[in-house]
Amino acid sequence: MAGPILELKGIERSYREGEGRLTILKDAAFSLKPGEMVALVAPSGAGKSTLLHLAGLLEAPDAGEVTIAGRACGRLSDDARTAIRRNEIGFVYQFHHLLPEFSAEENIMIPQMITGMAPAEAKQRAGQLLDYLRVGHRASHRPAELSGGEQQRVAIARAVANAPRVLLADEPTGNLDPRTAGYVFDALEALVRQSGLAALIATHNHELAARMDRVVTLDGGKVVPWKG
Ligand SMILES: Nc1ncnc2c1ncn2[C@@H]1O[C@H](COP(=O)(O)OP(=O)(O)OP(=O)(O)O)[C@@H](O)[C@H]1O
Repeated sequence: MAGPILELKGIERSYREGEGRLTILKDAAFSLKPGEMVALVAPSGAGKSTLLHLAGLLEAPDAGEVTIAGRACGRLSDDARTAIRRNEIGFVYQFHHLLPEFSAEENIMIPQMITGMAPAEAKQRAGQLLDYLRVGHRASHRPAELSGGEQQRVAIARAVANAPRVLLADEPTGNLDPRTAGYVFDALEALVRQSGLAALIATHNHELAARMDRVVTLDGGKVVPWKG
């Protein structure tokens, strides 16, 4: 059986709160297998974004280890961590975070060109992803000219542009009306399933969570199965 593509062990994370510390994660562990889609459902403030930021190497834990594709990331140089983040991980946020002055297509080309891909190749892949996500006809439009659902589909395309092995999504449909959320989630799920990506998706939407392979929550600073 294949080992996990993402593994968190013994994770501790607290933030300063007045004179003391607010503990968010305490000896937390989580692992994600290649191709697995997992929902993270927990109340506001429970630490979902914190867990995703740690898993995506955007923040470092106070203690514990994050291992991605078999590489323990704690003691890596900043450059090595950045390379793993660029090559192995895709992020989707609640708000699209697309660069406003660039077109949809350019937003997807940029991360590819940062990793050294030739513009023509990056453009071709951007076009394929936009077509797959049914926003190909909006390729030359800037984010402000797109609907919320279109913006999120472009953000999803950007997240997978470098063919990462892990997709981390923080309420990717949280800003959309229920119908659009359903369409965008359908597109996200199809892309993840088709590409064999592993995905950890924080959501407040229990209906969407139920479609994933597993649902976890945060309890007492630990990641535990959701018993909903
Ligand atoms: N940089 C920070 N400094 C201090 N406190 C923080 C910081 N980041 C997060 N927190 C606190 O940690 C707790 C968990 O935050 P987090 O954003 O991970 O929760 P969440 O489950 O994603 O919430 P939501 O569903 O509202 O997005 C919150 O109480 C938050 O205020």
